[in-house]
Amino acid sequence: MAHFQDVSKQSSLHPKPAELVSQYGTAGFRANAKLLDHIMFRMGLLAVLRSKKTKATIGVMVTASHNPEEDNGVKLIDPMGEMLLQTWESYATQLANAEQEDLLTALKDVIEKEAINMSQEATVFVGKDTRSSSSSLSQAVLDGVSALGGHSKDYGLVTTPQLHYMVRCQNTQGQYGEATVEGYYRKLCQAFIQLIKNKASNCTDDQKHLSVDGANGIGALKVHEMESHLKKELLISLFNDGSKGKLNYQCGADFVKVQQKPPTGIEINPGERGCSFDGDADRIVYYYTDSDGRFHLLDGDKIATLISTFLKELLTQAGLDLKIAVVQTAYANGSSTHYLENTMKVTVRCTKTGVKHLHHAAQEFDIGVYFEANGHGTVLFSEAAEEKIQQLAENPSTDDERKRAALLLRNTVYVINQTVGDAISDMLLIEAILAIKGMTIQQWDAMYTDLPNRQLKVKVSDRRVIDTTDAERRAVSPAGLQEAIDSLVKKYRQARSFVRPSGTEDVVKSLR
Ligand SMILES: CC(=O)N[C@H]1[C@@H](OP(=O)(O)O)O[C@H](CO)[C@@H](O)[C@@H]1O
Ligand SMILES: [Mg+2]
Repeated sequence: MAHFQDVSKQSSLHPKPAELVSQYGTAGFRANAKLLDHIMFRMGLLAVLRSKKTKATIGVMVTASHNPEEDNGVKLIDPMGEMLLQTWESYATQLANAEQEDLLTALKDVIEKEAINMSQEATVFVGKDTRSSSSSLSQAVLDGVSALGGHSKDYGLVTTPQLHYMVRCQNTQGQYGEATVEGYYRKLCQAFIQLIKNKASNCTDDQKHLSVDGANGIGALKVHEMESHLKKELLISLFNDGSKGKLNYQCGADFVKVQQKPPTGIEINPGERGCSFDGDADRIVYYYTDSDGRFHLLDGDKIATLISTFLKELLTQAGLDLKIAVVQTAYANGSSTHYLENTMKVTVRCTKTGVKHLHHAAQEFDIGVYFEANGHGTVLFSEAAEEKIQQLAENPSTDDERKRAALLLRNTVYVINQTVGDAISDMLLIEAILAIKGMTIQQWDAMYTDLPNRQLKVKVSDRRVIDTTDAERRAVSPAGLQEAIDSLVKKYRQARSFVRPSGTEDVVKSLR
């Protein structure tokens, strides 16, 4: 077939460095940008196959999120805007590692195993972050798509969650929204403005201020683009907007979470709210400094608590019987889990690190709130839950209090990007909740007190020797490791610690 000749010819322009072995990890491939050109081209090919298989548009995002500027990466997006189906991750790894002369065989192997009809049309949406390497790497993806005869649409600079959103809009024929960046701002900001109309009477205009650390990345550009849609209902001061600083360097959500200190380059007065995005704007954490100069971090666990409390209250007011659950990972602060289970009385689930795992667990409930402690998360509403909310909001015989709650729930659904964690969407939701509840960031922080914790990264010669179980909370190999951890942990009250290999960096991570 003509396409295969094109693939052979074109792939030699995107050669694989000899002996390089890569793996589709927690969130796709990540490495130094110099090692990725062949992977990008091949992910373009794979996206075409995935599109033919699903008879839907597939997304490919070029980004390395919170990693340093020198790195880059790529992740594939499935039809409903979720992460690539896990069984396809191994195809991605096989294609990435095939030697030049074996590439066609590897490709044909996927086609055969998945019984792909090669005459089916294919469409791939491509997006990229602001890294200097992203332009040429996203071109390599586009080359891969066209080599296999697929159609592509290049969205250029977008946040990761924006591209996820576009894919879902496209595959729902616009039901989820319009597949444009403008359409995204319109949907989210309209919902935000509707929500804000219900703000508490004690909520003053001062509380409209929010400082945003854009991590010198794509999120900064997009917040700036969105601002006019907010109609001055949220007044954003943007820092680390990429005009001078380096991406993720001493700033951004990962820096703030791991270091537990404010990003450089931001100015906020004591008591005022600040938040940080990561390099592709799918994570957000909040913080403030108190009058004694002490820094307080409100991470993904605090965000999940705020959102689930808000939703639970609305469900009660609306008289809707929907089951709500919170999904966390081993990194969750024990104090948050305790509060959610014992005070809030919501079901809590723990999964492995990586949004794909949390997302699937959250899908099992009417309303699934999932957040990694690092601020990556969103809320999923089942189809039935959305329908019940919609019916109640539209039913003329619903009494006033229930109607108000139903309308708030409906706009909450609209402001949320259900495809994946989204810093912009999460920020709008959090800002709306604080205004509606008339709550300051200090009051939010006081919902529960975090247990002290530290994250550590260690470089080892081969991180794969560590194998874990029980949602990564226990190490099964190497022998003796877990026993050593246990004997240290048992010296302290309410203590916990674990070790796991990272899926995005060549390090071993631990939390205690
Ligand atoms: C401790 C931590 O923050 N881990 C992050 C990080 O994965 P690692 O496998 O830990 O490198 O990157 C993932 C993708 O952004 C994110 O989902 C995950 O939570
Ligand atoms: Mg990210």
